Amino acid sequence: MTIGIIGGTGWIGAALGRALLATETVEAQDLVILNRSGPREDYFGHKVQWARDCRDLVERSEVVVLSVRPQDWPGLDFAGQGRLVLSVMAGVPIAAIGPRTVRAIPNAAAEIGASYSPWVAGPDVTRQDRARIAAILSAIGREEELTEESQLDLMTAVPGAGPAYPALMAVAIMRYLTDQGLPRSVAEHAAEAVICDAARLLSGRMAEAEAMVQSYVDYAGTTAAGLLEAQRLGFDTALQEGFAAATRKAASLAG
Ligand SMILES: NC(=O)C1=CN([C@@H]2O[C@H](COP(=O)(O)OP(=O)(O)OC[C@H]3O[C@@H](n4cnc5c(N)ncnc54)[C@H](O)[C@@H]3O)[C@@H](O)[C@H]2O)C=CC1
Ligand SMILES: O=C(O)[C@@H]1CCC=N1
Repeated sequence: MTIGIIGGTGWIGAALGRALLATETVEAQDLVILNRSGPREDYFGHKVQWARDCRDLVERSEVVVLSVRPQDWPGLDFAGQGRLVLSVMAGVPIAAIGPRTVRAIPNAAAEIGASYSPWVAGPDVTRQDRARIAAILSAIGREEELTEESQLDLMTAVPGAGPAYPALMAVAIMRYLTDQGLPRSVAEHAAEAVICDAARLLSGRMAEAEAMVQSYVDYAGTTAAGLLEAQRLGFDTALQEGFAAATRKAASLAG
């Protein structure tokens, strides 16, 4: 299978290109890259094809990945020519791209093969196309087909943000601890313990998240005092409003 990535040196496009090569989902000679800055001799240790423009890339590719920013889409001289298209663009609807399009929303954990990439297929996407898309997205983590394109704005707002909200919480943890006089290095260790290590207790057990919070509240110790005060001051409300603002922004990208 030949795969072309438009935006193949960007954040997501490069993570995907590198993962496709590392997992041997595609051979280097079957990977075609297009970006704005031009060809590079080395693409993650491989010699790949470089396209001159969109038309050249589409002609050389069985599957075309669209990984430019939504604001660059209107200016892109793109015609799918009946190819299977995988778009990771936030907000750009299938109808604007073509009927044999799959829209997926990965996240930055694609860099470490840990993305969650929900996707929705357009009307002309076949069973074989679906299998190809699943294989491509599996290179960067877990994939899941959804039924409604409207669900993708929610996926863009929440899992699409990847590590952003955990990073925000890490910043809050570190600011609190350093404000109390702890060295920055200790604050970093403490934030990592909470955000990266302790959170692994939830891995594969998300159905138990509410029970986990409740168990701390019922314990009635120090954590309960903190959780209840944070909730009283609007911790949950602030996140709900943040997610809603991100969802509105995703919906507005369609223009
Ligand atoms: N960064 C993220 O965490 C996520 C991004 N997305 C979506 O992925 C898409 C790509 O985003 P990023 O990788 O973050 O952006 P980026 O800015 O890092 O990469 C965009 C790439 O597009 C290329 N490009 C732009 N205009 C071009 C043109 N006319 N011809 C050829 N190449 C062109 C640039 O050279 C660059 O390589 C966006 O549509 C975004 O909504 C989706 C989920 C998560
Ligand atoms: O923040 C963004 O706009 C990108 C696109 C979807 C998630 N992250």
